Amino acid sequence: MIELDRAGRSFKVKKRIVHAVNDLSFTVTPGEFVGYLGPNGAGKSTTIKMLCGILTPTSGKVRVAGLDPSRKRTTLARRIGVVFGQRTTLWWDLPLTDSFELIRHLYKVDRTDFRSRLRELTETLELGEFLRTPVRQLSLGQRMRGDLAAALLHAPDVLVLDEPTIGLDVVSKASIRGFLRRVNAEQGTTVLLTTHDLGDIERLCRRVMLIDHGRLAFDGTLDDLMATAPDASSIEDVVTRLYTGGATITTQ
Ligand SMILES: Nc1ncnc2c1ncn2[C@@H]1O[C@H](COP(=O)(O)OP(=O)(O)OP(=O)(O)O)[C@@H](O)[C@H]1O
Repeated sequence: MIELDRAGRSFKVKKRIVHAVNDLSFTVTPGEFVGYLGPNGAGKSTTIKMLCGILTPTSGKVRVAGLDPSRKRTTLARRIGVVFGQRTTLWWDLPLTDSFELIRHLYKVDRTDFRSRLRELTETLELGEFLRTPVRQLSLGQRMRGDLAAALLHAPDVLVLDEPTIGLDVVSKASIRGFLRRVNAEQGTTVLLTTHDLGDIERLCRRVMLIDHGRLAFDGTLDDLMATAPDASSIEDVVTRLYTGGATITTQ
């Protein structure tokens, strides 16, 4: 469903070349729920932007649902849903329901399918109370639920999430995690999740990939991840050691 083959993306910054993503190869198969970890500046957002076609790789190959994202961005838009936790894709001054209607038009979603999906998403994400509220008046947790609904209205095969639980309280986090688990289990949606919240990883991801300095530094199960530092007491401890070079890194 997602395939990177020696993908790279560099930027020229004041005559210096920054290799944000470097020689990165991995495959995510349909239905997987994969955590994508890495320290600040590791290259996670750059990877995600290449997956959505916002950025073109400067080397190697990227494929999502068999498509080259930067060349087939419009076709891919119907197969992929994306949530950037730090930004909203909704229209700031419009009520949530109007944003959803616009998305229906943009993605050419059949009206009957749209109605039934919106009903289901409204129920599971508990959006009913604020469907008519302008996005700018929503709390962060409400807005995030709105963004998740917007990303799923066209029933994408792949969902890419960039810090979807950032800034949320424990109850909102639990509700979003429960929702994501169900979307993956019940609809078979492939999920790639970037987060700095290791609770998200522990509770949701069967597989974890870790990127550091633009390169894949670890790819394995959560148990494999914990085994990189057997004497560590928590996932925070394990990941801290990996980020600071104090654990044995292995890749699948
Ligand atoms: N448009 C750009 N121009 C120049 N450099 C960039 C650009 N985008 C990203 N970079 C650089 O590429 C590297 C990777 O950035 P990226 O945003 O992908 O990291 P990240 O893993 O998402 O970090 P964070 O966890 O802090 O969000 C950083 O060194 C960053 O400064």
